[in-house]
Amino acid sequence: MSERVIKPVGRGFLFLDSHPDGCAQLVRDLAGQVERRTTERRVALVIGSSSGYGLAATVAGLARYGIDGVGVSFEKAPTPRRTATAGWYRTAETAALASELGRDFHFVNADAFADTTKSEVLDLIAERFGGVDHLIYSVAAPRRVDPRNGETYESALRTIGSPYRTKSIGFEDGSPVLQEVGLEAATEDEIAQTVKVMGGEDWARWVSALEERGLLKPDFSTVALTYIGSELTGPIYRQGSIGAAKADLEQTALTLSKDGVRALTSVNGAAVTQASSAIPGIGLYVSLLHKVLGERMQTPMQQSVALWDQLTGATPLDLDDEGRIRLDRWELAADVQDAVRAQWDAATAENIADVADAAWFYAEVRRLYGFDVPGVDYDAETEVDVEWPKGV
Ligand SMILES: NC(=O)c1ccc[n+]([C@@H]2O[C@H](COP(=O)([O-])OP(=O)(O)OC[C@H]3O[C@@H](n4cnc5c(N)ncnc54)[C@H](O)[C@@H]3O)[C@@H](O)[C@H]2O)c1
Repeated sequence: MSERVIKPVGRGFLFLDSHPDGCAQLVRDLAGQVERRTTERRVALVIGSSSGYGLAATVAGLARYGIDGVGVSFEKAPTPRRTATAGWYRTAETAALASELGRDFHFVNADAFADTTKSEVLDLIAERFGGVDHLIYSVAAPRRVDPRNGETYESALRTIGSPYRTKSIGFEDGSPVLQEVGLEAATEDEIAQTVKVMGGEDWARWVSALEERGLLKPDFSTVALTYIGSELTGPIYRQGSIGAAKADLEQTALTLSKDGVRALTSVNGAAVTQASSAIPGIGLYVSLLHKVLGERMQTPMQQSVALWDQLTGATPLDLDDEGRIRLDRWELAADVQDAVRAQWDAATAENIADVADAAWFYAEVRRLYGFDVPGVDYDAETEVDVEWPKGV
């Protein structure tokens, strides 16, 4: 047991410690946004369940439809010097929530890319549930070790073709500063490695592993998350190396779909997450988007509820011409994009605090670590040695 006062210490958008109570409160706040509905018992496997969209999908599934199942994520335990990662604390609270809701939901802390993790998770599914109805794949990782050839692949955030300079937002002592960031063009090898990390190969391996073990329930469906985004972020994201990986993921959906497997990608809107705040220019773009949309900006939880409603058939699938579920229509609406572009062009070092919703973005980044959460006493000592949830 170790009680400490935890303060946000770090550089840029990265903090060294996370606040257990803030992380727990955020999970409760997510659950509080969900209106309960009933359906027949469903079993879900969520890969990337501790953070961002995967966490929202897990909590939405639990609180709206009372799903059972397994969540997989890769988080760090507390050490004598540092707290656990935020995802560790959020997972502990999600498990508490699941148990209060009377659900049979398990959390595995392991590398999703490893075959050993797949075996462990599949054993658990076979033993507890006999199969799964849904697999949600929401991993965002900087690297992947392929257990089948021992290679380590690194994902690169680079352009394809020519280098590019973008405006971006940073913070100095909590005040926003407008910066310019240069992005190099990726080499062929960097593009290929990014596709290995964030493309569809590992998703496909999960689906085949479930299929080989006979763990796909009738009407099984699987969704992997993808992003399109604005013209403003196009050179960095969709037309960049990460965009090549997303195109591969979307292509994988088409090859995975067959009798007994409905594989889809879901295009989600921009959100502040640990993964997205690492991408140059995205912070500024999201801050402007929030300035333009305010409360009309669809949260990860609103999108996840919509995703579950579509997966359960409560509402029809909202697919585009390429067969992707669209949860980002609010973001890419022409009037919204026009307004964001005008603000983007107008942003200067002097007016950045007004033109962009910089204060909101800054608080959102801190909330990723459990700071700036209303109702939490940050001067009080808090227990940092929280255990990873035990199986039920
Ligand atoms: N954030 C956005 O704006 C946005 C928009 C649309 C789509 N998406 C997509 O959503 C998905 C999730 O991204 P996010 O922004 O929610 O990221 P995130 O950083 O909030 O979450 C990533 C999750 O992946 C898990 N993870 C990372 N490496 C792992 C590993 N080796 N094994 C097991 N789990 C691992 C983490 O533990 C965490 O649960 C990605 O496919 C991303 O492209 C994000």
